[in-house]
Amino acid sequence: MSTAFRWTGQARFGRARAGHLHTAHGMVPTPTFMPVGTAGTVKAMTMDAVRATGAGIVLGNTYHLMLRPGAERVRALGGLHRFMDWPGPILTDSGGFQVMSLGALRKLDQDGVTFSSHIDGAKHRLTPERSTHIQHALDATITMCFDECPALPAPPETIAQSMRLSMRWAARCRAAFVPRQGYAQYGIIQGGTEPDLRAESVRALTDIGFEGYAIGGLAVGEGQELMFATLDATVPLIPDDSPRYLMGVGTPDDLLGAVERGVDMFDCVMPTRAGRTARAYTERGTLNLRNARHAGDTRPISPHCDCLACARHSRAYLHHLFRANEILGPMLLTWHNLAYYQRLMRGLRAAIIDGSLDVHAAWLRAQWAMEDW
Ligand SMILES: CNc1nc2cc3c(=O)[nH]c(N)nc3c(CCO)c2[nH]1
Ligand SMILES: [Zn+2]
Repeated sequence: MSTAFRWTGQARFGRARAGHLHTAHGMVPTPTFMPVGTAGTVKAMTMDAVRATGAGIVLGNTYHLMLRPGAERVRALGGLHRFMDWPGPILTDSGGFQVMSLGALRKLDQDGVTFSSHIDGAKHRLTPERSTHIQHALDATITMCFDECPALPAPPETIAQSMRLSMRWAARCRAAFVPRQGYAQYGIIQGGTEPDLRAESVRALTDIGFEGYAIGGLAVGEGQELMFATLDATVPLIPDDSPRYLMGVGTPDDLLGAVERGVDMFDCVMPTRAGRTARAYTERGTLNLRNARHAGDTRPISPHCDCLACARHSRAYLHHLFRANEILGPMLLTWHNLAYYQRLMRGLRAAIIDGSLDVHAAWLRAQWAMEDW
Protein backbone atom coordinates (compact mmCIF):
# COMPACT_ATOMS: atom_id res chain seq x y z
CA MET A 1 0.00 0.00 0.00
CA SER A 2 1.49 3.31 -1.08
CA THR A 3 2.18 5.63 1.82
CA ALA A 4 1.91 8.68 -0.42
CA PHE A 5 0.32 11.57 1.51
CA ARG A 6 -3.26 12.02 0.31
CA TRP A 7 -6.85 12.52 1.36
CA THR A 8 -9.36 9.99 0.05
CA GLY A 9 -13.13 10.62 0.08
CA GLN A 10 -15.54 8.05 1.55
CA ALA A 11 -18.93 9.78 1.64
CA ARG A 12 -20.55 13.13 0.96
CA PHE A 13 -23.54 14.96 2.37
CA GLY A 14 -24.07 18.25 0.55
CA ARG A 15 -20.70 20.02 0.84
CA ALA A 16 -19.73 17.95 3.90
CA ARG A 17 -17.39 15.02 3.36
CA ALA A 18 -16.03 12.04 5.28
CA GLY A 19 -12.75 10.45 4.29
CA HIS A 20 -9.25 9.40 5.32
CA LEU A 21 -5.96 11.28 5.57
CA HIS A 22 -3.12 8.91 4.63
CA THR A 23 0.28 9.90 6.05
CA ALA A 24 3.74 8.46 6.78
CA HIS A 25 2.67 8.21 10.45
CA GLY A 26 -0.65 6.47 9.89
CA MET A 27 -4.14 7.10 8.59
CA VAL A 28 -6.65 9.48 10.22
CA PRO A 29 -10.41 9.45 9.56
CA THR A 30 -11.83 12.87 8.68
CA PRO A 31 -13.38 15.14 9.72
CA THR A 32 -10.81 15.26 12.52
CA PHE A 33 -10.06 17.47 15.52
CA MET A 34 -6.38 17.98 16.42
CA PRO A 35 -5.63 18.50 20.12
CA VAL A 36 -3.12 21.34 20.53
CA GLY A 37 0.23 20.07 21.82
CA THR A 38 1.94 23.46 21.78
CA ALA A 39 5.34 22.79 23.42
CA GLY A 40 5.49 19.06 22.76
CA THR A 41 2.73 18.22 25.22
CA VAL A 42 -1.06 18.35 25.21
CA LYS A 43 -1.26 20.18 28.52
CA ALA A 44 -2.30 17.99 31.51
CA MET A 45 -2.51 14.86 29.31
CA THR A 46 -0.29 11.82 28.81
CA MET A 47 -0.15 10.80 25.16
CA ASP A 48 -1.85 7.51 26.10
CA ALA A 49 -4.74 9.59 27.45
CA VAL A 50 -4.78 11.67 24.25
CA ARG A 51 -4.97 8.43 22.25
CA ALA A 52 -7.73 7.12 24.55
CA THR A 53 -9.90 10.15 23.72
CA GLY A 54 -9.82 9.01 20.07
CA ALA A 55 -7.42 11.65 18.70
CA GLY A 56 -5.51 10.62 15.57
CA ILE A 57 -3.32 13.67 14.93
CA VAL A 58 -1.97 16.39 17.22
CA LEU A 59 -0.63 19.90 16.65
CA GLY A 60 2.78 21.27 17.68
CA ASN A 61 4.14 24.79 17.44
CA THR A 62 7.33 26.00 15.74
CA TYR A 63 7.37 29.16 17.87
CA HIS A 64 7.35 27.41 21.24
CA LEU A 65 9.68 24.54 20.29
CA MET A 66 12.28 26.77 18.62
CA LEU A 67 12.49 28.80 21.82
CA ARG A 68 12.52 25.77 24.12
CA PRO A 69 14.11 23.19 23.89
CA GLY A 70 15.22 24.31 20.36
CA ALA A 71 14.57 22.58 17.02
CA GLU A 72 18.13 21.21 16.70
CA ARG A 73 17.88 19.60 20.13
CA VAL A 74 14.56 17.94 19.18
CA ARG A 75 16.18 16.73 15.93
CA ALA A 76 19.16 15.33 17.88
CA LEU A 77 16.71 13.55 20.21
CA GLY A 78 15.06 11.80 17.27
CA GLY A 79 12.36 14.27 16.26
CA LEU A 80 9.08 15.36 17.84
CA HIS A 81 7.34 11.96 17.50
CA ARG A 82 10.06 10.28 19.58
CA PHE A 83 10.44 13.27 21.90
CA MET A 84 6.77 13.33 22.93
CA ASP A 85 6.15 9.60 22.30
CA TRP A 86 3.37 10.17 19.77
CA PRO A 87 3.75 7.78 16.81
CA GLY A 88 0.78 9.26 14.93
CA PRO A 89 0.84 12.25 12.56
CA ILE A 90 1.86 15.65 13.90
CA LEU A 91 0.99 18.97 12.23
CA THR A 92 3.18 21.91 13.22
CA ASP A 93 2.07 25.49 12.87
CA SER A 94 4.68 27.75 11.30
CA GLY A 95 5.17 30.34 14.02
CA GLY A 96 3.95 33.60 12.47
CA PHE A 97 0.63 33.59 14.27
CA GLN A 98 2.25 32.77 17.62
CA VAL A 99 4.93 35.46 17.21
CA MET A 100 2.19 38.08 16.71
CA SER A 101 0.19 36.79 19.69
CA LEU A 102 3.03 35.90 22.11
CA GLY A 103 6.34 37.37 20.94
CA ALA A 104 7.65 40.66 22.28
CA LEU A 105 9.19 43.60 20.40
CA ARG A 106 7.98 42.16 17.11
CA LYS A 107 9.22 43.69 13.84
CA LEU A 108 7.60 42.45 10.63
CA ASP A 109 9.34 43.14 7.32
CA GLN A 110 9.04 41.84 3.74
CA ASP A 111 11.52 39.06 4.48
CA GLY A 112 10.24 37.77 7.83
CA VAL A 113 9.75 38.72 11.45
CA THR A 114 12.18 39.60 14.25
CA PHE A 115 11.04 39.20 17.84
CA SER A 116 12.12 38.68 21.41
CA SER A 117 11.31 35.45 23.20
CA HIS A 118 8.47 35.77 25.73
CA ILE A 119 10.48 33.30 27.86
CA ASP A 120 13.90 34.96 28.23
CA GLY A 121 13.84 38.02 25.98
CA ALA A 122 16.41 36.55 23.57
CA LYS A 123 16.19 37.89 20.00
CA HIS A 124 15.00 35.56 17.25
CA ARG A 125 14.11 35.80 13.58
CA LEU A 126 11.68 33.72 11.55
CA THR A 127 11.60 33.72 7.77
CA PRO A 128 9.72 31.40 5.40
CA GLU A 129 12.92 29.34 4.97
CA ARG A 130 13.80 29.19 8.67
CA SER A 131 10.25 28.20 9.68
CA THR A 132 10.24 25.45 7.04
CA HIS A 133 13.67 24.17 8.12
CA ILE A 134 12.62 24.15 11.80
CA GLN A 135 9.52 22.09 10.98
CA HIS A 136 11.74 19.68 9.04
CA ALA A 137 14.08 19.39 12.03
CA LEU A 138 11.04 18.59 14.19
CA ASP A 139 10.11 15.91 11.61
CA ALA A 140 6.57 17.30 11.33
CA THR A 141 4.27 15.08 9.27
CA ILE A 142 2.45 18.19 8.01
CA THR A 143 4.43 21.43 7.67
CA MET A 144 2.51 24.71 7.56
CA CYS A 145 3.55 27.66 5.43
CA PHE A 146 4.98 30.69 7.23
CA ASP A 147 2.31 33.35 6.90
CA GLU A 148 0.99 36.57 8.33
CA CYS A 149 -2.45 36.52 9.94
CA PRO A 150 -3.77 40.11 9.95
CA ALA A 151 -5.90 41.35 12.87
CA LEU A 152 -9.53 41.93 11.94
CA PRO A 153 -11.31 44.23 11.25
CA ALA A 154 -8.93 45.85 8.78
CA PRO A 155 -9.35 47.88 5.53
CA PRO A 156 -9.46 45.68 2.39
CA GLU A 157 -6.20 47.26 1.15
CA THR A 158 -4.40 46.23 4.34
CA ILE A 159 -5.81 42.71 4.03
CA ALA A 160 -4.76 42.57 0.37
CA GLN A 161 -1.16 43.63 1.09
CA SER A 162 -0.88 41.17 3.96
CA MET A 163 -2.33 38.31 1.90
CA ARG A 164 0.04 39.03 -1.02
CA LEU A 165 3.02 39.01 1.36
CA SER A 166 1.87 35.63 2.68
CA MET A 167 1.56 34.34 -0.90
CA ARG A 168 5.15 35.44 -1.69
CA TRP A 169 6.20 33.70 1.53
CA ALA A 170 4.27 30.58 0.51
CA ALA A 171 6.36 30.29 -2.67
CA ARG A 172 9.55 30.59 -0.59
CA CYS A 173 8.24 27.96 1.85
CA ARG A 174 7.51 25.55 -1.00
CA ALA A 175 11.04 26.06 -2.38
CA ALA A 176 12.53 25.35 1.07
CA PHE A 177 10.33 22.27 1.73
CA VAL A 178 12.06 18.86 1.59
CA PRO A 179 9.49 16.50 0.00
CA ARG A 180 9.28 13.06 1.66
CA GLN A 181 6.93 10.12 1.03
CA GLY A 182 3.89 10.47 3.32
CA TYR A 183 4.80 13.99 4.46
CA ALA A 184 2.97 17.17 3.43
CA GLN A 185 3.13 20.92 3.31
CA TYR A 186 -0.07 22.98 3.49
CA GLY A 187 -0.58 26.41 1.97
CA ILE A 188 -2.56 28.84 4.14
CA ILE A 189 -5.32 30.84 2.44
CA GLN A 190 -5.55 34.42 3.64
CA GLY A 191 -7.69 37.38 2.55
CA GLY A 192 -9.68 38.28 5.65
CA THR A 193 -13.44 38.23 5.01
CA GLU A 194 -13.07 39.59 1.45
CA PRO A 195 -14.31 36.96 -1.06
CA ASP A 196 -12.26 38.35 -3.97
CA LEU A 197 -9.05 38.37 -1.92
CA ARG A 198 -9.77 34.84 -0.69
CA ALA A 199 -10.20 33.72 -4.32
CA GLU A 200 -6.92 35.41 -5.30
CA SER A 201 -5.17 33.64 -2.43
CA VAL A 202 -6.54 30.19 -3.39
CA ARG A 203 -5.39 30.75 -6.99
CA ALA A 204 -1.90 31.81 -5.83
CA LEU A 205 -1.54 28.72 -3.62
CA THR A 206 -2.95 26.18 -6.07
CA ASP A 207 -0.62 27.63 -8.75
CA ILE A 208 2.28 26.78 -6.44
CA GLY A 209 0.72 23.41 -5.49
CA PHE A 210 0.53 21.99 -1.97
CA GLU A 211 -0.60 18.64 -0.48
CA GLY A 212 -3.33 20.43 1.48
CA TYR A 213 -4.82 23.86 2.09
CA ALA A 214 -5.61 25.66 5.35
CA ILE A 215 -8.08 28.50 5.76
CA GLY A 216 -6.15 30.97 7.93
CA GLY A 217 -6.96 34.50 9.00
CA LEU A 218 -10.19 33.53 10.76
CA ALA A 219 -11.27 32.96 14.38
CA VAL A 220 -9.64 36.30 15.11
CA GLY A 221 -12.77 38.10 16.30
CA GLU A 222 -14.77 38.30 13.05
CA GLY A 223 -17.67 36.34 14.57
CA GLN A 224 -19.32 33.12 13.42
CA GLU A 225 -21.55 34.64 10.73
CA LEU A 226 -18.62 36.28 8.89
CA MET A 227 -16.48 33.16 9.40
CA PHE A 228 -19.17 30.96 7.81
CA ALA A 229 -19.72 33.46 4.98
CA THR A 230 -15.98 33.40 4.28
CA LEU A 231 -16.00 29.59 4.25
CA ASP A 232 -18.94 29.66 1.81
CA ALA A 233 -16.86 31.86 -0.51
CA THR A 234 -13.56 30.02 -0.08
CA VAL A 235 -13.97 26.25 0.47
CA PRO A 236 -15.63 25.54 -2.92
CA LEU A 237 -12.52 26.98 -4.66
CA ILE A 238 -10.14 24.49 -2.98
CA PRO A 239 -9.39 21.39 -5.14
CA ASP A 240 -11.96 18.75 -4.19
CA ASP A 241 -9.38 15.99 -3.51
CA SER A 242 -7.29 18.20 -1.19
CA PRO A 243 -7.68 18.17 2.60
CA ARG A 244 -9.03 21.43 4.05
CA TYR A 245 -7.93 22.65 7.52
CA LEU A 246 -9.67 25.53 9.33
CA MET A 247 -7.09 27.01 11.72
CA GLY A 248 -7.93 27.77 15.35
CA VAL A 249 -11.57 26.65 15.25
CA GLY A 250 -13.58 26.29 17.39
CA THR A 251 -16.67 25.78 19.54
CA PRO A 252 -18.77 22.64 18.90
CA ASP A 253 -21.25 24.83 16.98
CA ASP A 254 -18.37 26.25 14.87
CA LEU A 255 -17.15 22.73 14.09
CA LEU A 256 -20.63 21.61 12.99
CA GLY A 257 -21.08 24.59 10.67
CA ALA A 258 -17.59 24.25 9.20
CA VAL A 259 -17.98 20.49 8.61
CA GLU A 260 -21.27 21.26 6.83
CA ARG A 261 -19.23 23.64 4.63
CA GLY A 262 -16.63 21.05 3.62
CA VAL A 263 -13.82 21.44 6.18
CA ASP A 264 -11.90 18.26 7.11
CA MET A 265 -9.43 19.30 9.83
CA PHE A 266 -9.55 21.53 12.92
CA ASP A 267 -7.40 22.65 15.84
CA CYS A 268 -8.46 24.71 18.84
CA VAL A 269 -7.25 25.34 22.39
CA MET A 270 -10.81 25.63 23.74
CA PRO A 271 -11.27 22.05 25.06
CA THR A 272 -7.81 21.93 26.69
CA ARG A 273 -7.88 25.51 28.00
CA ALA A 274 -11.42 24.97 29.34
CA GLY A 275 -10.23 21.75 30.99
CA ARG A 276 -7.77 23.79 33.06
CA THR A 277 -10.38 26.39 34.04
CA ALA A 278 -13.13 24.03 35.32
CA ARG A 279 -15.30 24.48 32.20
CA ALA A 280 -16.79 21.19 31.04
CA TYR A 281 -18.20 20.56 27.56
CA THR A 282 -21.32 18.39 27.42
CA GLU A 283 -24.02 17.55 24.89
CA ARG A 284 -26.07 20.31 26.56
CA GLY A 285 -23.54 23.12 26.45
CA THR A 286 -20.86 23.88 29.00
CA LEU A 287 -20.75 23.69 32.81
CA ASN A 288 -18.65 25.66 35.28
CA LEU A 289 -17.69 22.90 37.70
CA ARG A 290 -16.50 25.43 40.31
CA ASN A 291 -20.16 26.39 40.75
CA ALA A 292 -21.50 25.38 44.18
CA ARG A 293 -24.49 23.63 42.61
CA HIS A 294 -22.17 20.72 41.72
CA ALA A 295 -20.81 20.23 45.24
CA GLY A 296 -23.07 17.28 46.09
CA ASP A 297 -23.87 16.02 42.61
CA THR A 298 -23.03 12.33 42.35
CA ARG A 299 -23.68 12.15 38.59
CA PRO A 300 -20.90 12.03 35.96
CA ILE A 301 -20.23 15.16 33.93
CA SER A 302 -22.05 13.54 31.00
CA PRO A 303 -24.10 10.31 30.86
CA HIS A 304 -22.90 9.78 27.28
CA CYS A 305 -19.18 9.95 27.93
CA ASP A 306 -16.70 7.06 28.34
CA CYS A 307 -13.79 9.19 29.56
CA LEU A 308 -11.97 8.45 32.83
CA ALA A 309 -13.68 11.35 34.62
CA CYS A 310 -17.19 10.16 33.65
CA ALA A 311 -16.44 6.46 34.15
CA ARG A 312 -15.02 6.77 37.65
CA HIS A 313 -15.90 10.13 39.18
CA SER A 314 -18.76 12.48 40.02
CA ARG A 315 -19.33 16.16 39.32
CA ALA A 316 -18.94 16.60 43.10
CA TYR A 317 -15.43 15.18 42.95
CA LEU A 318 -14.41 17.42 40.02
CA HIS A 319 -15.94 20.39 41.87
CA HIS A 320 -13.82 19.51 44.93
CA LEU A 321 -10.62 19.11 42.88
CA PHE A 322 -10.99 22.55 41.30
CA ARG A 323 -11.99 24.22 44.57
CA ALA A 324 -8.90 22.61 46.17
CA ASN A 325 -6.75 23.58 43.18
CA GLU A 326 -5.68 19.94 42.81
CA ILE A 327 -3.67 18.99 39.67
CA LEU A 328 -6.00 16.04 39.04
CA GLY A 329 -8.84 18.46 38.27
CA PRO A 330 -7.34 19.84 35.01
CA MET A 331 -6.10 16.34 34.11
CA LEU A 332 -9.53 14.71 34.35
CA LEU A 333 -11.47 17.60 32.82
CA THR A 334 -9.05 18.05 29.90
CA TRP A 335 -9.46 14.35 29.21
CA HIS A 336 -13.25 14.73 29.33
CA ASN A 337 -13.33 17.80 27.07
CA LEU A 338 -11.08 16.22 24.44
CA ALA A 339 -13.20 13.04 24.61
CA TYR A 340 -16.29 15.20 24.00
CA TYR A 341 -14.70 16.90 20.96
CA GLN A 342 -13.62 13.52 19.52
CA ARG A 343 -17.09 12.04 20.12
CA LEU A 344 -18.61 15.06 18.35
CA MET A 345 -16.32 14.53 15.32
CA ARG A 346 -17.05 10.77 15.22
CA GLY A 347 -20.78 11.54 15.28
CA LEU A 348 -20.46 14.02 12.41
CA ARG A 349 -18.43 11.53 10.37
CA ALA A 350 -20.97 8.74 10.99
CA ALA A 351 -23.87 11.05 10.05
CA ILE A 352 -22.17 12.02 6.75
CA ILE A 353 -21.58 8.34 5.98
CA ASP A 354 -25.15 7.24 6.78
CA GLY A 355 -26.71 10.26 5.05
CA SER A 356 -28.26 11.77 8.16
CA LEU A 357 -26.13 14.91 8.71
CA ASP A 358 -29.15 17.24 8.46
CA VAL A 359 -31.07 15.31 11.15
CA HIS A 360 -27.93 14.89 13.27
CA ALA A 361 -27.16 18.62 13.03
CA ALA A 362 -30.70 19.54 14.09
CA TRP A 363 -30.45 17.12 17.03
CA LEU A 364 -27.07 18.55 18.13
CA ARG A 365 -28.35 22.14 17.98
CA ALA A 366 -31.50 21.23 19.90
CA GLN A 367 -29.41 19.49 22.58
CA TRP A 368 -26.99 22.42 22.93
CA ALA A 369 -29.99 24.68 23.56
CA MET A 370 -31.31 22.48 26.38
CA GLU A 371 -30.73 23.01 30.09
CA ASP A 372 -28.15 20.84 31.87
CA TRP A 373 -29.51 17.45 32.99
C1 LIG B 1 -7.69 30.89 17.56
N1 LIG B 1 -7.81 31.44 16.22
C2 LIG B 1 -6.86 31.24 15.30
N2 LIG B 1 -6.88 31.83 14.09
C3 LIG B 1 -5.75 31.46 13.46
C4 LIG B 1 -5.23 31.81 12.20
C5 LIG B 1 -3.97 31.32 11.82
C6 LIG B 1 -3.36 31.71 10.56
O1 LIG B 1 -3.93 32.50 9.78
N3 LIG B 1 -2.13 31.23 10.29
C7 LIG B 1 -1.47 30.38 11.13
N4 LIG B 1 -0.25 29.93 10.76
N5 LIG B 1 -2.00 29.96 12.30
C8 LIG B 1 -3.24 30.45 12.68
C9 LIG B 1 -3.78 30.08 13.95
C10 LIG B 1 -3.05 29.14 14.88
C11 LIG B 1 -3.60 27.74 14.69
O2 LIG B 1 -3.49 26.97 15.82
C12 LIG B 1 -5.03 30.60 14.32
N6 LIG B 1 -5.74 30.48 15.48
ZN1 LIG C 1 -16.34 12.45 30.23
